[in-house]
Amino acid sequence: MYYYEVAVFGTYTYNTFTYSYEEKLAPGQRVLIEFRNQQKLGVILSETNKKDYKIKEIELVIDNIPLINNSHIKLIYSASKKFFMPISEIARLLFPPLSSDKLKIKILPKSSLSGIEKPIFLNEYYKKFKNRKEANKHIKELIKNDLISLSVHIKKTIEKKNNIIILKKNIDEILNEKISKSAMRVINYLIEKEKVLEEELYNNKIIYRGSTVLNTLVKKGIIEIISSKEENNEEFKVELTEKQNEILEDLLKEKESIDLLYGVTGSGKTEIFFEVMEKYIEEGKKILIIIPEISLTPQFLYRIKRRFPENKIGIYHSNINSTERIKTWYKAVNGEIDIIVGTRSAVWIPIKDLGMIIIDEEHDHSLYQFDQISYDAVEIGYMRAKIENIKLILSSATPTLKEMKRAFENKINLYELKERVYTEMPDIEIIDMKKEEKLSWIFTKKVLEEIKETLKKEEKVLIFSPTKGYANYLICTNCGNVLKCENCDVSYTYHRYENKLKCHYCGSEKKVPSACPACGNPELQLRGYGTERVVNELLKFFPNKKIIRMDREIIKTNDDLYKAFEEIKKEGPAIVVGTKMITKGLDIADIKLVVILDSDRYLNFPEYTSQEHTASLLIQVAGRSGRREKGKVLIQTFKSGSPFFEYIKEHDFDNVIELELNNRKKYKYPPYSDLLLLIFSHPNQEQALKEAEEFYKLLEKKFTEIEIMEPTEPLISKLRGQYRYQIVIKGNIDHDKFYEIIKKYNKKMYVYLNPPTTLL
Ligand SMILES: Nc1ncnc2c1ncn2[C@@H]1O[C@H](COP(=O)(O)OP(=O)(O)OP(=O)(O)O)[C@@H](O)[C@H]1O
Ligand SMILES: [Zn+2]
Repeated sequence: MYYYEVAVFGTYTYNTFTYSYEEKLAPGQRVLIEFRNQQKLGVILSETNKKDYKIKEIELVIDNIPLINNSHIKLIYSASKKFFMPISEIARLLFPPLSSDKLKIKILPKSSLSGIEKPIFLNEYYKKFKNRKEANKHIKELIKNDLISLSVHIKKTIEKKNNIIILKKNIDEILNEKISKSAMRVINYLIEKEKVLEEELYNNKIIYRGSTVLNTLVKKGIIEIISSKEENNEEFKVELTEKQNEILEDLLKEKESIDLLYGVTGSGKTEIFFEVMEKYIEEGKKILIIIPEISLTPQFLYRIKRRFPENKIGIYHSNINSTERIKTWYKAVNGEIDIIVGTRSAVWIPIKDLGMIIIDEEHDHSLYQFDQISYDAVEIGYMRAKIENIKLILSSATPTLKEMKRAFENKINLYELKERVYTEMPDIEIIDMKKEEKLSWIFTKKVLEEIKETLKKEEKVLIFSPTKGYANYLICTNCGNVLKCENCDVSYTYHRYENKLKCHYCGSEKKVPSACPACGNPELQLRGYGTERVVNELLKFFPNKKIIRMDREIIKTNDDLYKAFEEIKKEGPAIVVGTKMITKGLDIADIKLVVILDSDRYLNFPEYTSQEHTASLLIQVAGRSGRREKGKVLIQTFKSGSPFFEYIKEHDFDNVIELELNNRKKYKYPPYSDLLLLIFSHPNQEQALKEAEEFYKLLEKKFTEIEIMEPTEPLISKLRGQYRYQIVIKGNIDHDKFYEIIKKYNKKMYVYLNPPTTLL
């Protein structure tokens, strides 16, 4: 007998469990085992010794050969410890989502002697036997005689053709023909882009797979379909500038380094890492690119395909159906894909011959997973780079403080690009809300005039407004003072029902003062408005202009997003009003004016990261202006004259970083110390509080060297019927010690290590 430690998927366990098998197996092989009277799928993490208690036998071995190697197993242990997550669930992340579902395991007959005619699901086959044990015995026998094999079921899908579709006729000719509605959708899409990949039409739901629309259009001579192979020679490659080349050469010097590419918006970062990729691919290495938002994929993918027409490219994100995802996973694991482009979850794919991971827009919050299983994809990238001895490139116009600190301390390499490829950076003007004349409660006169001017020139205006549904804060209408907690340097949150100000970090409370503590003005205003109100206001001043709104309320699907983009791309004057959604992927030539409203809103979030995020957001939004010809940015604020806005005005992110790093150091926040957020939730409020308090007492006993805040109600104190309490911990946490505590504590708790936001 041999003995193995198995991580059992779906059990939320921090331990592995010992199982035996009569044959020698290898770590990384998936197996079916019995766990608490249920059949479960798991993965062998190591071989172990015989135990002096009764050991259950592995029921069936699913993978003939291991699909993950020792480095990946090391990653499982490291990530589990780092983020205090159960080993069972971290192990599961390395495999494609469906494979953890034992119902999806199939028996494939190899010979008619097996007595099995056609592939059958394991669960179905079990029904033919008295019990599972007997069935397994029989199955093992058949496997031994090479009559059947087991496999994770993958649904058959239509083989993808990477065809390119080109519009052949002009619009006047087309309008003379009888065209169906769905065909018109394709044509409209093509008019904008001239040339698209067939896949893109499906992904953006322009047509459905299996539709005959394309054939009809070919017959009418309206479009032409060419296979991407024929297009292969049309590689699109730019000639790098001198500065880009300099960085490229440095990047290529070290094969296994961690590099931060820090360059202003539109400075050509992407073109640089494309070049590095090419060198790695030439050496037979595979590339993993992590991008933040699903919405980026079609544009980004098109760009990659054009740059690497000869190479196999795979896409991996949650909006792609699971069958496609499993296929991509297997291909990547077999080394059949050169470039894998994916969102956060792709960072776990155990790619064969992986040479480099690139994380684009590394500052983006969507790289952090807020779930029962939480992790930071950037940190996982780091771990993989170190464990697998590969290169990691992080890219952003506004890198996180965490990465900048690492760069300053020479822990990673820093490469900077200060200029755009095509044009100058836009002029930024800070508009003082205290002094400027206001023509409405949202807009200053100055802003409205600039909007009018821009529209008159047939150009577009982009207006950024805060998201809805966040905390309100109290601001003095006279001096702009925001009421803040003295202990934590974060603004108080107004709790409407109790009419109180609360600090959700330390729990201190305060009655709403009758006047501003700074200037004595009795008028304190509750702040916060959303895009909808902005649009309503705009309609008063520009009743006949095209106004496009983009926020989560309007844009719910990829299709909505695509349509909004199409609308924005149309020539002519328009005002686009949007939330954070508009900060990314919007590369529209005629956006000449960007207006940022209520920029203080983010700055005043009761959040230690608010300054960093506001700066990043303002710079990214400003980056949408004047991408081809120089543009303009107007920022309305009550805090003009503060160093922060002086830096923003000069596009000086360096100084924002310095300013903010000093703050973090002073108040002992990340990246100078860890911040751990624990959330306890329960349908019964008393119970939720009791659990939080019990855990708090336990921690207080065990840790003296770190700051543990007493349980408080988070901003969202009740979520989906669950009452919530949180504990915030600051300090350099001893991961081994904390891991042991969490391991023993087997009640439900959410654990977030250094989350980009604590407003959960
Ligand atoms: N050397 C070059 N010559 C010509 N065009 C270039 C060059 N480098 C980059 N470009 C083009 O300039 C535009 C911006 O470049 P790129 O997307 O690489 O910048 P970026 O820094 O990644 O931008 P962002 O941060 O805004 O995403 C792209 O259209 C790109 O093809
Ligand atoms: Zn406080």
